[in-house]
Amino acid sequence: MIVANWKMHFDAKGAIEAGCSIKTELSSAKVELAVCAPCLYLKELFECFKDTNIKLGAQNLYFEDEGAYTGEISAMMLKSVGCEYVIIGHSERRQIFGEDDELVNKKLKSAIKHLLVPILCVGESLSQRQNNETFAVLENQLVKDLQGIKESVIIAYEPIWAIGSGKVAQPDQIFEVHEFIKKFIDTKVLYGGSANPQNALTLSSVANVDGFLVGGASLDAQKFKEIVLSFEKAKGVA
Ligand SMILES: O=C[C@H](O)COP(=O)(O)O
Repeated sequence: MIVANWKMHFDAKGAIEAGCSIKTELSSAKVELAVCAPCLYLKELFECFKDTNIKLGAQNLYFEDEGAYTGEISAMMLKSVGCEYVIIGHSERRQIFGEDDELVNKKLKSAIKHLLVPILCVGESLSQRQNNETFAVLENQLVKDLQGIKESVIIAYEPIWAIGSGKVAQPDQIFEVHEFIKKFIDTKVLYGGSANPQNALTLSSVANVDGFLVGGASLDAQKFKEIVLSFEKAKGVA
């Protein structure tokens, strides 16, 4: 599975153009694809992706269904515009917006209640890796974030130091972390962090990489397509 995370990019015209380009380039892809777009553009993108294999996702939600929560968007709302996936606990939300594991857990439960498939992001900072704390950090996140949750949640391993930095994690680093996560929960584990057309084949060749969560390179349909094609080639689904 390959997921685009557009983050806070594109105006309305740009988003629809990017969605249309992805549809043109990738409507015959064999792997599962999802585009997690800014909420404003979801409804129009749903129309664009309808009758294709490209699914729609959001980048965040609030855990209550509705109420006096100015500026927030709920799982119920996302579902009503055709979302099937939602990213939860991205490190940018944890670091910039102060989301803690308790909030992430509530968000995951709300997504599941409304039949959205959550993509839970976990990962360590550079200093945590340098202090050999990677596995302790991941275990702490997984235990707290997934408390009381048995339903299927997709996990994205996103080392914070690799996000948007051009510093991609090494295959052996990814392999051992994905192995650790899969011992904790039997589910798909995606890798995220500077995945691009140049490194996609190498990263895809890591046996327990089940896909990617792609930020920057997903803004360009050609680059996104190259990542998808490399993944299909490495996994023998081309
Ligand atoms: O959600 C995506 C990740 O944060 C990776 O972003 P990036 O591909 O721009 O490094």
